[in-house]
Amino acid sequence: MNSAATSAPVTSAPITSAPITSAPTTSATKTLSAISCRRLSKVYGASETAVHALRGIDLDIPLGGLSMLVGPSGCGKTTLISVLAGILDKTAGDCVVLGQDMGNLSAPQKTRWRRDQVGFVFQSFHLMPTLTAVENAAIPLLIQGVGRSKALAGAAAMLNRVGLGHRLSSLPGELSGGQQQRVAIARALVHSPRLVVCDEPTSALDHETGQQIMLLLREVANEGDRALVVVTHDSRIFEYADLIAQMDDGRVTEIRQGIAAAAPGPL
Ligand SMILES: Nc1ncnc2c1ncn2[C@@H]1O[C@H](COP(=O)(O)OP(=O)(O)OP(=O)(O)O)[C@@H](O)[C@H]1O
Repeated sequence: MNSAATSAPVTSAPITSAPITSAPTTSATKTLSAISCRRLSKVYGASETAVHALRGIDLDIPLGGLSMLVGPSGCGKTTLISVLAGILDKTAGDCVVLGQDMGNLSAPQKTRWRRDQVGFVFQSFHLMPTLTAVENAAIPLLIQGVGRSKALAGAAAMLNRVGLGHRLSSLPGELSGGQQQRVAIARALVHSPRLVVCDEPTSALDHETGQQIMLLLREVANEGDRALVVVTHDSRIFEYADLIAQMDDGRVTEIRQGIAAAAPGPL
């Protein structure tokens, strides 16, 4: 763990579900909670086969930063981001994400909320192999109903932003792992989501490429007005976090403020 990180006890203050507006980013914006969980639990299955994956999570994640969920295999990291991103339903407790009480959404509402509010980055990129880079990056806009030429233009601008403006027409199989992850990041950002969840974004990459991807995610986090939540085992990338939530056996056991929290402005 980062030696310069500071620890704080896990708090359990009551949460509110006031909507978060998209006001311009200021230092005050950074103090708003993007995510508040209280006594959040998730049980897979029932009776003797039940698996208690989350056992009363208390966690606040601020808007305008990069937060990491870390801990041993099976401690519940992927389950937690899946609940936060509206992929899985909680079993009990409270979970407010971007002002939305996740327990109050029907399945179709949750699908729409996820489509509009969340971007996803996965360990293994999850790109469509027969679509070009720009077509892959345009998918969230197309799903939202944006016209094809406008969606492709938005995707091209985002690929340019992540340093891949010269590979718009490449298929995923023609790109390196780091380039594929940049396409995935462009796809995660193209529809301007307020929450970006990244599940082991550097695990399939060599060290140098992983650092470059984290620099890119750090830049995105520095833009403010959205929350990035990164699940990782990789202690070499802890230095990019503003906040590190240590998990063990379905609980958040410690919150640390990371080094990046002290860094002023973009890297
Ligand atoms: N669909 C499922 N059905 C039953 N149990 C599950 C399911 N998904 C996860 N689990 C269990 O829930 C617990 C938490 O799993 P989870 O994948 O969230 O952990 P993790 O910390 O992300 O692990 P890893 O770092 O290995 O990916 C584990 O005991 C796992 O076996």
